[in-house]
Amino acid sequence: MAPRKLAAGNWKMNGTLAALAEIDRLLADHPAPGCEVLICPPATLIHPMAARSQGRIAVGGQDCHAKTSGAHTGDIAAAQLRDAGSSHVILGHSERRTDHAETDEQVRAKAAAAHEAGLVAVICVGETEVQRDAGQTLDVISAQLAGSVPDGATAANTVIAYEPVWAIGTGRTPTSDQIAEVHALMRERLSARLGDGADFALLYGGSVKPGNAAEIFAIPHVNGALVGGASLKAEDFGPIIAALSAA
Ligand SMILES: O=C[C@H](O)COP(=O)(O)O
Repeated sequence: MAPRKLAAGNWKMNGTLAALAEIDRLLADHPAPGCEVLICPPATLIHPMAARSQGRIAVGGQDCHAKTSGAHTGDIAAAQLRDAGSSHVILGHSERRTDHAETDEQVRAKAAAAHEAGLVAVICVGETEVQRDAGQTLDVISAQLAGSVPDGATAANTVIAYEPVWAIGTGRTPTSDQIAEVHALMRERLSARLGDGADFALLYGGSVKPGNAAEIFAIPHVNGALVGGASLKAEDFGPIIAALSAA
């Protein structure tokens, strides 16, 4: 099985009901994309987006709790995301690792909870600029993968997104060689640890735009993208979907 191709959008803390018009535009402009398309909106939009897209675009959460229920004000359980219409959940995004001090161990527990609820976990890893400048990138990625990916991960229930922290929302991207180096390492580590590691979809994320998408999708072991800002508008996300479809 070859890794599936996935164009994933992370709307972060952006969008109200009016933004669902972008879903209508995407569906109209790309009625039969040659890749999977996923959008992870704020939790308030999961159910209406799932209803609006009628299964033609997958919908996901941006975080879940490791527990199934209980006294955790403000949190969402994986089964609740699923109940609202999610098929995926982003976990361990660097903004959550920073804003909420999430550790690899917590991300691993959340991913196991997501799997238990039948969700695909999109697990994020990535080095800071200080770590890259210190030559620690491969060690950081290796440690995050080892710590954040649960033993029950398979190519069917897990996607890995490499997102250099310094490339997120900055307009800066690594060179193709830098992305290739990290993606080759991730493929090797997943294959060494998990039976179907060669089949995992590996996404790149960090300032992916219509203008650089084709070049990024040509890099070995890049099976798609996790897109932030450029996923908010159909006129930007559409060309990225088209570039991945053609890759
Ligand atoms: O999850 C998405 C990433 O943080 C990338 O965001 P960006 O495309 O706005 O740089």
